Amino acid sequence: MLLIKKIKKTFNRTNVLSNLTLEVKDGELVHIEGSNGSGKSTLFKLITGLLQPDTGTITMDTADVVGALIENPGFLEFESALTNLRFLGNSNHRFDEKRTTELMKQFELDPKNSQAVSKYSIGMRQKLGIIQAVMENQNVILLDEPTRGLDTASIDQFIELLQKLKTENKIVIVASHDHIDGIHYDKTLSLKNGKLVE
Ligand SMILES: Nc1ncnc2c1ncn2[C@@H]1O[C@H](COP(=O)(O)OP(=O)(O)OP(=O)(O)O)[C@@H](O)[C@H]1O
Repeated sequence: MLLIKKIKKTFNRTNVLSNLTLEVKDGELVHIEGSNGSGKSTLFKLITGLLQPDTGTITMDTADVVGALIENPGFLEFESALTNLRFLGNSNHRFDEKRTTELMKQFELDPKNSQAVSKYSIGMRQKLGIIQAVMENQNVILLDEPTRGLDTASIDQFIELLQKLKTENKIVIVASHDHIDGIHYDKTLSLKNGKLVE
């Protein structure tokens, strides 16, 4: 379970998150909707530990591993997709070649493609960003604007992935500024004035 209790985050006296509370149970798929600048990325950075809250607490189970797609993920531009994913997975000692190549095939990326990532389209890079967030069997998954740049077939592949993650009992939080057709969330919350409202 992920439990966020009364967190506050201020940047240069601007209050971005104030008294934000959220509880997500294992197997829940949650949508956080919010306009540009409402604080979605900030919330995700706090959950991953990239940022620290001014006050409040974020707790999860000790064995939980967070996977995240936040903003534009960085890659080794002159290496292939699989080399990049292997590099990221090996850095955490959690690389699972079988799961990773299956995910690539599910998103119609060829694991044998030796083309450098610098030559990839925006949508192809986005798919790599999604894959790296789930390929290590992470169980708290944060996806910021995951369908950005994806065509309709790829969005369908993404929806299939969300269904699979649910059967694996993962916590998944999708942040986006708009509604994505075809995704059935357990809960949709709006991020407004630093708080989550139903
Ligand atoms: N490191 C930082 N220093 C100062 N201000 C910041 C920092 N990070 C974010 N902010 C500010 O916090 C607010 C929320 O930003 P954030 O990126 O979390 O919004 P968002 O909801 O993810 O927006 P978008 O949908 O445009 O990606 C913005 O006003 C932004 O300028």
